[in-house]
Amino acid sequence: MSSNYKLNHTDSLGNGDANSLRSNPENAFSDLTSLAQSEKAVEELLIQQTPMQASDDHLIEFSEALRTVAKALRGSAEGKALAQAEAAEWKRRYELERSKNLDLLRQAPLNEEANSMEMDHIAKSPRLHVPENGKSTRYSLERICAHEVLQDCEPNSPIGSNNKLKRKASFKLSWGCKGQANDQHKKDIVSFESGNITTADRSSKQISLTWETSPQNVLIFTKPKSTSVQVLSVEMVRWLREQKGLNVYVEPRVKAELLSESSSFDFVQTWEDDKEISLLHPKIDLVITLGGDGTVLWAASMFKGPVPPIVPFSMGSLGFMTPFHSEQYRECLEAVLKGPLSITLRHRLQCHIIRDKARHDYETEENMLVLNEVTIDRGITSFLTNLECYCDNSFVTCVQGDGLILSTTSGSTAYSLAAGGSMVHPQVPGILFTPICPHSLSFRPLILPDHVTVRVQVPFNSRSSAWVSFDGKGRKQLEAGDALVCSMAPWPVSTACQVESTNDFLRSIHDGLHWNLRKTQSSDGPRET
Ligand SMILES: NC(=O)c1ccc[n+]([C@@H]2O[C@H](COP(=O)([O-])OP(=O)(O)OC[C@H]3O[C@@H](n4cnc5c(N)ncnc54)[C@H](O)[C@@H]3O)[C@@H](O)[C@H]2O)c1
Ligand SMILES: Nc1ncnc2c1ncn2[C@@H]1O[C@H](COP(=O)(O)OP(=O)(O)OP(=O)(O)O)[C@@H](O)[C@H]1O
Repeated sequence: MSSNYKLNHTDSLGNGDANSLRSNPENAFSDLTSLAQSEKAVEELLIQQTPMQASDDHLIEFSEALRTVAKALRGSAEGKALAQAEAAEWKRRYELERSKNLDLLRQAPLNEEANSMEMDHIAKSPRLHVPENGKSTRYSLERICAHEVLQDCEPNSPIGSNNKLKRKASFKLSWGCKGQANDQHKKDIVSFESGNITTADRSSKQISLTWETSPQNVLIFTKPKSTSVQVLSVEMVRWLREQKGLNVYVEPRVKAELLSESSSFDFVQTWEDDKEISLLHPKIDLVITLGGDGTVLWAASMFKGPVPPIVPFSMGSLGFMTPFHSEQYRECLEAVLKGPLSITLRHRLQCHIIRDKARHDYETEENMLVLNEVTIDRGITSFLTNLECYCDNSFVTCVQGDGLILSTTSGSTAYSLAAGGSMVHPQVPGILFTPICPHSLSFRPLILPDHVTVRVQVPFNSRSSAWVSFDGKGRKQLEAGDALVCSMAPWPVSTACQVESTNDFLRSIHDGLHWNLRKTQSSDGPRET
């Protein structure tokens, strides 16, 4: 049984449904039909004109080019049809709500007494549902905004045409997360009194974790091939067992290292089969990492769902996510095990590849979760990447350059920073959209809100394929027509803070990057008079 803990502030995280991107619109459009016909005509033409001689390379090339064009045209018509269907659906809903609202207003009695009673009633019931402008229907169809009509005039003033001007529309805002039909990830983010919007909650609040029962099972990840890490892990495992009476889990490699040190380490638990890793989360109360940021990334990658709190000890050269000093591990761990502890809730991105050749939804690849970033680049080819990017089905841009980084805010100090992206506090929810060496003068990096779904597609006319990597690992090729879909994952990684998240973040950019280090100008010189 793992221990329980309580967070005094929780964040709201969305969950995207990438598959729904492929869903067809209900309405069939005539241009799709005509395209299908013209595609068929091209096919027929090709059959007639297919060279009988295999040596006729030019004709073969030409016929392949025509097929590619036909495929691309079909893709764009499908996209258009999807957008039109979505627009039509919003228009339909808007008209429906508008006519309902007009009906209610027409029924309003003209005399003052009746009017005030009616208005009192109306104020309590939602009237006009404002559609989620620009939002995809893939999201929860719950409205985010419902207007109510309020009587907001002087109590004794006569009801007349002037009063219409004094009416104030009130509204209600509620928060619906992507693809969430239930209330699990719901949270009120704003309060509203008489039409005034006030933010009620901010996800970048400092979060602290309090143990409700003491942690008992600790999992340690260590950077491989490091003598200093190996020496510390031997010492720490012994201390956790003998002084704290904890159950210790390590990776199979580390168990072998410990046993080679002494057979007394046979109490240490591990796993043999990679499949057992998926069962770790229910058992583990706390994760300790000994290494650099790469070890924290490695530890997070072991958890494909929820992640236990991580206590990262710095044994690398940089350490943006590793605030604890290994020399003081006993004091640090005493404090962490006792609690409460400040944590940085680090968002992760979930990434999903959709293959053009996949004909069925079940032919999808495993979701990948990244703590730093997902990179789509040109790999070893010397060709320019050509990536079409969409945000919630709105076209963003076409990346022509070395590639694109979709980064979390935790990853903002890693590859994205090297590519010119901003550094962002890790608890700011958002997705960084950072190009790598774009071949244009005006391509500035973007920061997108956390609720969006980004789709990056290799167009059919691309000269080369692209390559995706997840936190710098697990490269996969994207062929023409393939797409990467990326959105905020519902499972963040909580890392323990040395002080608190803002202090730790600022310390890491000062110490790690020497951010804005400059000699202070001396006061000895001319002054403003
Ligand atoms: N040009 C670049 O800056 C560049 C190129 C490739 C990869 N990377 C980064 O390396 C990461 C993989 O790290 P690794 O340790 O497994 O590989 P690695 O051993 O090659 O180390 C890469 C470096 O990036 C640092 N780093 C990792 N995450 C960081 C973060 N969130 N903030 C600041 N620095 C961070 C590490 O401390 C390390 O010094 C990737 O996720 C990517 O962000 C950076
Ligand atoms: N338990 C592990 N098993 C396998 N590989 C690991 C493990 N922990 C870390 N790594 C890999 O080892 C590499 C180096 O790790 P890490 O970044 O932690 O150390 P470092 O390079 O010394 O740190 P820094 O870059 O700050 O100097 C990374 O690529 C990481 O993915």
